[in-house]
Amino acid sequence: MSNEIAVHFGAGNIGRGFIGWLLAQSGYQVVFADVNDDLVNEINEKGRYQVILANEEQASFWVEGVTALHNVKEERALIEMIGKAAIVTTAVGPTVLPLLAKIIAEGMEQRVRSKETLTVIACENMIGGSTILQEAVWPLLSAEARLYGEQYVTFPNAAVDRIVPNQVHQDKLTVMVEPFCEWVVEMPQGAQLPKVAGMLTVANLTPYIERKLFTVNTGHAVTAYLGYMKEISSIEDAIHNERILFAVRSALEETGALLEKKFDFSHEEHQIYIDKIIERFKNPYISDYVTRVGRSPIRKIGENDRFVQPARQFVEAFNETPKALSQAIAAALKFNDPEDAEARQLQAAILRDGLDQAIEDYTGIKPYTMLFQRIKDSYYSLV
Ligand SMILES: NC(=O)C1=CN([C@@H]2O[C@H](COP(=O)(O)OP(=O)(O)OC[C@H]3O[C@@H](n4cnc5c(N)ncnc54)[C@H](O)[C@@H]3O)[C@@H](O)[C@H]2O)C=CC1
Ligand SMILES: O=P(O)(O)OC[C@H]1O[C@](O)(CO)[C@@H](O)[C@@H]1O
Repeated sequence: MSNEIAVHFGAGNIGRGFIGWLLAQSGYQVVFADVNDDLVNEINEKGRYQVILANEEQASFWVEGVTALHNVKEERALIEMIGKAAIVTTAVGPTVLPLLAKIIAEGMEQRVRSKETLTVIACENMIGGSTILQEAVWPLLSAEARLYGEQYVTFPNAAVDRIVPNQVHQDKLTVMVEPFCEWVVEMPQGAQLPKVAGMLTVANLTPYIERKLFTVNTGHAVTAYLGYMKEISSIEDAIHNERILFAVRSALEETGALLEKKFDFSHEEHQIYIDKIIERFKNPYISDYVTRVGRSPIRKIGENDRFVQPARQFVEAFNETPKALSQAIAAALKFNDPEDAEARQLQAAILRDGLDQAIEDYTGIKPYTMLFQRIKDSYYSLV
């Protein structure tokens, strides 16, 4: 058991329900950092929270001895905490992630005279999150801190998989999570990672992150966007709709064909993986909304994310245009949840600049390609 400090940015669903829980179980003194006053106060008042598993038994666990700091209001204390931590993790969302660079850089400045190692892991739904964070931190460091960083600080990339839906509990800190979870971290060559129970280390993360992002996240997002189009509000109802289920399976067959070819996965094993994931979407103990799972459509139709990245790789691998993924991108382009800032921005761009320009601007797909044409055709034929 460790008795060291773990600073975790983002005391939200994944922060409390997954990463913070594992860190606390591993004996770290967990310090959450967040910008939400209520959350920070509540954590400090109670010092513990409950995690409930979303299954028939609904077993619950207390996560004890946690504290929190406000990123902005308690910046100094947080910098000092990073100065003493063994591990810093994040679950704030890919667009917020680079904003943490300044405070992490200042935390590293505190450590320049020490020989203590620090591991910084971005636990976000994205490829290369920790590297992106490191690239944002590095230019902010003094020469001395860079030297320290090169020797003692690692930013290993990670894949995190656990569905933690919208939370509705009397106690604001209680969090219900699906029983399944997977946290895979790429072990940097020659470096050692702090021990965290339930964290799997691998030499090469690419097969893990691509399998997860292009299956769990692709499938979930297709369910959300097609559900939203059909005015279905819950993920559970959406995935039970036959047409949606067919579209999800079709998209996962396309990404599956790519993953099997690229990573030499066995077809049978990958089919089992897909089936398990669809069962996870159907979990009757999870109440989740299509608007949460579909949130931030601009990010989701970005070049490196769950639709466009596998669609492009599919074209390259098979010299064919993926039909179901094109339809998924078209459905994402139609997501017009008025509560979602990115959805509003995307819809405004389509109205202002036209569909062609919006596809090119947000997906990076060029107009003369078959993929572009197929997304457009799907957009007009999807009802
Ligand atoms: N919820 C889920 O099922 C899964 C989420 N993820 C990923 O985990 C990350 C977090 O997602 P959720 O926990 O669902 O979101 P969430 O919205 O529940 O939590 C995010 C937390 O970050 C905080 N935050 C925002 N800006 C911040 C800042 N500058 N500094 C510190 N904290 C800040 C928010 O106040 C919030 O408490 C995302 O990248 C998501 O893609 C990955 C796998 C599953
Ligand atoms: O968090 P993102 O990237 O917006 O994706 C939405 C959802 O996808 C999942 O990771 C799994 O499909 C969620 O539970 C997650 O919050």
